[in-house]
Amino acid sequence: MSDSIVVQKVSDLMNKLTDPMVGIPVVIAVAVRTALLLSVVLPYVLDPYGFRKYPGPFPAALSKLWIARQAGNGNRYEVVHDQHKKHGKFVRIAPDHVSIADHNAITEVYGHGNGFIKTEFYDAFVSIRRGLFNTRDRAEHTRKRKIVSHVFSMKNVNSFEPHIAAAIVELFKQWDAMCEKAAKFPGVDGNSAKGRAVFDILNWFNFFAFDVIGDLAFGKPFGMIRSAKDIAPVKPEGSNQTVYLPAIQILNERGEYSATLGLLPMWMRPLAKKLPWFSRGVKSVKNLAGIAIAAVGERLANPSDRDDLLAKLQAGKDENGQPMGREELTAEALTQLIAGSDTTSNSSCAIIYYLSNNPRIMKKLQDELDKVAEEKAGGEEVLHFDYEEVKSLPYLQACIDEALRLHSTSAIGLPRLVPEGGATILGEFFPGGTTVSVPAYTVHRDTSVWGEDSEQYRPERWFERDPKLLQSSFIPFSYGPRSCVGRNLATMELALLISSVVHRYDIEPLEPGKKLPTAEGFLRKPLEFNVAIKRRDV
Ligand code: HEM
Repeated sequence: MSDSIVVQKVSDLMNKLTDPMVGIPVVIAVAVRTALLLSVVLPYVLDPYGFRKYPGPFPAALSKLWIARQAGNGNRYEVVHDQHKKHGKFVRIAPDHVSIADHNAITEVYGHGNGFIKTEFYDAFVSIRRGLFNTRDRAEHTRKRKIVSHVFSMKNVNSFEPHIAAAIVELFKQWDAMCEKAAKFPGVDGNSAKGRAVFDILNWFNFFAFDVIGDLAFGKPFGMIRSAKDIAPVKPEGSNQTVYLPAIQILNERGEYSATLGLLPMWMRPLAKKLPWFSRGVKSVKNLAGIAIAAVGERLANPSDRDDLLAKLQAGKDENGQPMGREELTAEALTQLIAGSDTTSNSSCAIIYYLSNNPRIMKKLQDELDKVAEEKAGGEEVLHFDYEEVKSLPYLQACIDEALRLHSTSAIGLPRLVPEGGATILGEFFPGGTTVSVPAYTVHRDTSVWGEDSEQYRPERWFERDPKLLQSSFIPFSYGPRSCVGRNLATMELALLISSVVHRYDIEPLEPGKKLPTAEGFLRKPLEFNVAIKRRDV
C-alpha cells in the first residue's frame, strides 16, 4: 500500500475517532488529531523494524488495538490462523509483532539459551507479586524455576497420585448416583428415556480440576465435587473477612481481562482499567488472589504434616539455601491454582468431546482399557486405574495427544521479545526489542506435518507418521525454559481421569457432531459440552 493512501486512510480513521470532540476548541481538536495521526502513521511510514514487508491485516500494522480487539472478541487464535492460511508462515499481527507459523521456528523462539524473554504482555497477569508464570527477568525466573521444578519432579508427582485418585472416587460417587437415578426414573425425553444421566461434563471437570489443585496447592479440596457447585472461600486483599465466590467464573473473567489488557500499549492500560469491562477484570484479579490468601493463610495458621504441593513449595530452597517468604509462597500457590486448574479441565473436556463424537475410536480405547482392568481385577469391578497401569498404554496416549493437538487450550502464539542485537529466524532478521510468536493452534494443523486430514480427530496418525517430526511440532505445553513446569502432573491427571471415566461410563454427546463452542481468554476454553451417560456393563 502506498504511503499516501495510508496517510489518507489513517486520517479518515482519526477524524472518525475524534468526531465526538464537538465543543472542544478547534485548535485542541486539530492538535489531538495531528498527534494521533503522527504517532500511528510515522512508525508505519518510517518502518523502523522493516516489518512492512510482512502481510497481515492493515490495522494491525498501525496499532496494537487490532490484536487486542481480536483477543477481546475471544477468538484471536482463529483470526490469526485464518491470516496464516491466507498469507503463509509470516503474518504481522501488531506494529512490532510477527506471528511465525512454522514448527522449525519453535526451538529458535522458545529454546534454551536463545535469549528470548517474555514480553510485557505478561505484566497484565501479575497479582500479589510476580510468580513463576509472569516473571520476565531471566535471573529471577531461573531462581524460581529451580525451586518449583523440583516440586514437579516425577518422584514428587507420583506422591500426588492418591489426591487425584480421591477426587476421581468423589466424582464417580456423584455420577453413579445420577446414573442410578436416571435408570430408575427414565424421563420422557430421548436420553433420559434411555436411562442416561444428562449433564454438562465441562462443569464436572472444572469441579474436579479445582478440587485436585486445591488439595495439592492449598491443603484441602475446595469441595466443589461434593457440593456440585462452583464455590470457594475468598479473603479479598486487605480484608480479614472470608466470603464465598465462584472461583471458576472468576478465573475465566480474569483470563479474558488479562489476555486483552496485556495487548494494549503500556500507557493505555491504567486508562483502560477504568472502563466497565476492564474494571470487572480488575475485581476478578483481586478476588482470585483472595482465594490464595485465604487458603495459604489457613494452612500456615494450622500447620500439618501433609505431603502435598504446598508442603514441597514451603520446603523448596533456592541456590543460596533460602526458602520463599509468605508473600512469595502465596503468589506461587496462586500460580499453581491458575496454571493447573482450567488447563486440565478444558483439555479433559476436549478429549471426551472428541472421543464421544467418534464411537469407533472410543470403542478401541475401551477395548485397550478393558484388557488392563481384566488383568488387574479378573472380572471384578475396577473403580479407577493406577498410573502405573495406564501410563504406557499407546492408544490412550494417542487419544489424549490427538485431542490436545486439535483443541490446543494454549492456542495463541506465546509472545517473546527478540534479544538485543536481533535474531535470524527461518532466514528472516528480526531486530532486538520486537516480538515474535509461534501459534500452537496453527502449527498443530500443518498438513505437511500432520497429514492432509490434519483437521480430523484420528489418533492412529501418531503411529503412522515420523514420531520425531510429530513431537517437534507438538507444543500443548509450549517448549524450552518457559514450558509447562506442571507437565508431569498434568499428564498423570489426564491419564488417570480419562482412562477411568472411559472405562466406567458409556458417554454420548447430547448433540452428536455439534462443534464444541469455545471462547478464548489466555486459554481456549470450551463453553459447555452436554453428554448423556450410563454405567458400562464391566
Ligand atoms: C493439560 C494441562 C496443561 C496445559 C495444556 C499447560 C500448558 C502450559 C503452557 C502452554 C505453558 C507456557 C505458558 C507461557 O509461556 O505463557 C505453561 C506454563 C506453566 N504451567 Fe502449565 N499446563 C497444564 C497444566 C499445568 C499444571 C497441572 C500445572 C501445575 C499445577 C501447571 C503449571 C504451569 C506453570 C507454573 C507454568 C509457568 C512456567 C514458567 O514460566 O516457568 N500447568 N503451561
